[in-house]
Amino acid sequence: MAKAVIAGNWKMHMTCAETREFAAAFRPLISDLPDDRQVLIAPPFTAIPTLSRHLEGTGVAIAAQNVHWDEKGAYTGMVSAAMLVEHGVTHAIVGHSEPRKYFSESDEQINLRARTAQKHGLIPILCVGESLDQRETGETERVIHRQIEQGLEAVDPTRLIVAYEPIWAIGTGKTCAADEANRICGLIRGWVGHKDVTVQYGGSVNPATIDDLMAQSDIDGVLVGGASLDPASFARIANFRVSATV
Ligand SMILES: O=C(CO)COP(=O)(O)O
Repeated sequence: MAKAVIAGNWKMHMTCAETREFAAAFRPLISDLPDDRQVLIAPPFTAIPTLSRHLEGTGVAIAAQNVHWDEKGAYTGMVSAAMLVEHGVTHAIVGHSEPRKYFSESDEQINLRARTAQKHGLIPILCVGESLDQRETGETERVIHRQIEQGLEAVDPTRLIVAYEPIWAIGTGKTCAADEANRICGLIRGWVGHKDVTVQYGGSVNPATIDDLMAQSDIDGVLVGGASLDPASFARIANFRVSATV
């Protein structure tokens, strides 16, 4: 059985000083994690060295929030895969709905990012998900299918995580109902075409919803925004309880 993957995406939060405080509080709370799960945190680029130093020995892996598709060059403000690997980063989020929206990232660019990440040994975490409008007009499945098909062209499905993040659930406090999240994660698994691919759910995951989400058959982990900024909340999520009936 592959490990569950519990990932935190800090977005544009956390200075280095705040990162040190987080790590000091978080460390003791995850000292007894069962070994059926992997914890990842994606801090801002500037906090990567601080976080990896202060969580050394805990088993928590470090992810990047994005990665450029080219090896190097005149791309002001961007960070390459080799630069991330040099800092011990093992995973890279690609295709999050925020850069899709604010920086007009296309499926083609996202695909190139995922391919470059894999070329450098990073595991891409491809985010997919529909807007409220798309859900209400019955386009959810078509939109996600397209994001998967275009985003994963020539990507190795054995070194990949896909995160289902419905846009309407991100930062809104409206976690998608666990059975519906499970249904979409199951569809994603089929579209990826590799039954062992890790499929996460993301969108307002919190300590109150985590156990129910992780009890679902097709949800292999979560991608957590807001609740990953608080050491106690994120530790409770990482320490999710597996229900006895599952
Ligand atoms: O976008 C997300 C993680 O990538 C989810 O964010 P929230 O958990 O704050 O809804």
